[in-house]
Amino acid sequence: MTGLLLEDVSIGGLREVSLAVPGGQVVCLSGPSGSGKSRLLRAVADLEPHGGRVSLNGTDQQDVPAHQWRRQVVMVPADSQWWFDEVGAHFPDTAGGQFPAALGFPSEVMGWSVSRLSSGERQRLALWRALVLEPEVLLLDEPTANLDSDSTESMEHWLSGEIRRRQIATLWVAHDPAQIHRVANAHYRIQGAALELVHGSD
Ligand SMILES: Nc1ncnc2c1ncn2[C@@H]1O[C@H](COP(=O)(O)OP(=O)(O)OP(=O)(O)O)[C@@H](O)[C@H]1O
Repeated sequence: MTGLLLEDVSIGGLREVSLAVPGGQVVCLSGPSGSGKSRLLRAVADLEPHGGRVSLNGTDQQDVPAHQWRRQVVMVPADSQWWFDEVGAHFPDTAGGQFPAALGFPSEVMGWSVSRLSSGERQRLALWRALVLEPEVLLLDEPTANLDSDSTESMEHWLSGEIRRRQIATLWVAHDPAQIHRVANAHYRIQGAALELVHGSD
């Protein structure tokens, strides 16, 4: 199939997790704190060893060098990492000119110092930084956790549109049932060691 496929993936307490994420669709993942949502995303990004098979458009993760896999399968962790002093140093030169208004920044943001960014500003910029890499797969770990309700809905709207337009297969960790209802094509909840399908296709 095209898109992201997990077959019998095991990591930490999670056992034999299988799910499919077609291009352009959002599969939400929820579950109690500590149940293994972030670790599962890290396994899909080839950041942690795991059992089972992960493939993208039929190509097995194990057959692709990790750095190459992570150019296509991009994870946005809950606490994004920033390496340089200036925001713009984390983006290709062309990114500033295409900066989406929906993110709510003035055009000078590329010249801002990273240290002045609020947690919500970091989160919004981390999402844009991931999108400019033109990924096939996005792994989003609570991408609106630091945003107020108005910003959350406008980010959701923008992000969902980008995911559809760019046909990105997206695994989105979320807690809020209302958000899951708004963005998800399918929703799985972690129950103990397994995933339970809450709604969407099997
Ligand atoms: N590298 C690791 N080795 C062993 N255990 C780990 C490792 N990383 C995380 N854990 C443990 O695995 C469990 C799942 O962690 P994970 O971060 O995936 O939870 P989560 O479902 O994302 O939780 P939250 O909703 O609180 O972010 C936790 O008990 C955590 O302490």
